[in-house]
Amino acid sequence: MKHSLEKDKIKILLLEGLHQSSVEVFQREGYSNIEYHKSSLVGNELNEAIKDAHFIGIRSRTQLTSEVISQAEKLIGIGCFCIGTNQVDLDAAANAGIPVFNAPFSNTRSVAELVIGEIIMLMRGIPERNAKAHRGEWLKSAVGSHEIRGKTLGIIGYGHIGTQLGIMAETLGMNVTFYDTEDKLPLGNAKQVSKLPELLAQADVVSLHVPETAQTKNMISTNEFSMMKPNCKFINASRGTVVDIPALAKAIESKHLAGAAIDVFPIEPKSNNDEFSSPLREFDNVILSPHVGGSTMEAQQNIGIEVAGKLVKYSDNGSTVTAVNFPDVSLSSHTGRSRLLHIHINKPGILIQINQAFSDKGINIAAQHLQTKGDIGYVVMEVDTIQADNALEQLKLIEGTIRARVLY
Ligand SMILES: NC(=O)c1ccc[n+]([C@@H]2O[C@H](COP(=O)([O-])OP(=O)(O)OC[C@H]3O[C@@H](n4cnc5c(N)ncnc54)[C@H](O)[C@@H]3O)[C@@H](O)[C@H]2O)c1
Ligand SMILES: O=C(O)[C@H](O)COP(=O)(O)O
Repeated sequence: MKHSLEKDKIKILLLEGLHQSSVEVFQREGYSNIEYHKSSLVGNELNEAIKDAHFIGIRSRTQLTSEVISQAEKLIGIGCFCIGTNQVDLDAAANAGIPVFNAPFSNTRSVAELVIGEIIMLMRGIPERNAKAHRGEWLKSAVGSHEIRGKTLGIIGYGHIGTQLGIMAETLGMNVTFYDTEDKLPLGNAKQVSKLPELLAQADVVSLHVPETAQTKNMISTNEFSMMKPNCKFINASRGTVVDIPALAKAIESKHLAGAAIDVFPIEPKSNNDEFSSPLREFDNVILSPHVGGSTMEAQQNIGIEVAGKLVKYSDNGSTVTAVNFPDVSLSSHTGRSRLLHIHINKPGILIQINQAFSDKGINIAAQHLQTKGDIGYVVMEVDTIQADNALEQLKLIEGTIRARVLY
């Protein structure tokens, strides 16, 4: 397939040490202009690297703010090689005509497995015993140690991870209660409660699996900790902003909570060379992990293939299936004709303008599809290749055009 830009001129910027599987997908599909970085970039370094990139691949650390996106004049697509997309200003990307893709399921299992392990460790008081043993202390005692069988796990956010965690916990004999803002089909014997305090009052272990949104910011704070049962264990492997960390530190210090496992933090070190600061560092009964819930070789390999595949597909044929901020268009590959992709402000009259302009220039439209989402409209058209360049020129003149490109 020939693009308006040759494939070797299409710059793919990959940050945060993406799995090699992503590079292999791009190379296999003919994309050789790949700039690969092991860590995240910030400030001028990021602006410099992104300014001539056509695609960027990141994980959860790189912040693609509206300012950064506005520097990226050539950017066609963004791939979040993870689940969360809160690190990208999705509206700014959409308004610039840039679809954002992610891997909504590929690390679900990894997170759920880690949380299961943490539930068992916390219920047995292992973090504290482990820390003491490292210091030469011997804490052999059953006090505060419990089987998880028959205990209640309270899951906040019953989505992909929450449901998988619930099923695994049930197979280990736990009772599962969940709270979600949406009505969800309970899997297994799980029970949904309608109010968060109801869950907090019942659970022996509370585990958070909500996205970062304005509504989830500090959703677990002093009040919520006080509603948890004495000796409750608390787990957060969702996003750092969801928990008020000083309030958690107080709940641990006062021994109201018997332990916690925290994988995500409001401020995380930018690289493995930077120091990790947190008031939780002083507590032996808190498991601290460096945002590795989804960091398994299996998950990273699958994510690399999945998200690189979505970016390649968008580049090669215009498909935006599962884009999180964009009209969702599923397209087969095209042969014998050229395909035009037109991204515009979603307002009345765009199709009429396009059809009129093409008619005036004698350009025959062989196929046409329009999909809209929010402020963005996306038209895909096919024309005879001999008329493709002229058609692209006409599209660029349409009032309300954000971006247009042609696939020959
Ligand atoms: N630690 C890690 O490495 C890691 C790995 C993967 C995902 N995550 C985080 O976990 C989050 C959850 O992942 P997922 O795949 O299960 O997402 P998901 O979208 O499938 O599920 C999220 C659930 O939370 C619910 N929800 C949203 N707002 C809520 C609120 N205010 N109160 C209660 N419920 C609410 C939603 O309705 C949904 O059911 C992701 O957004 C990501 O930030 C972290
Ligand atoms: O959103 C996610 O999938 C997780 O937070 C994992 O992010 P990471 O790829 O930066 O580890």
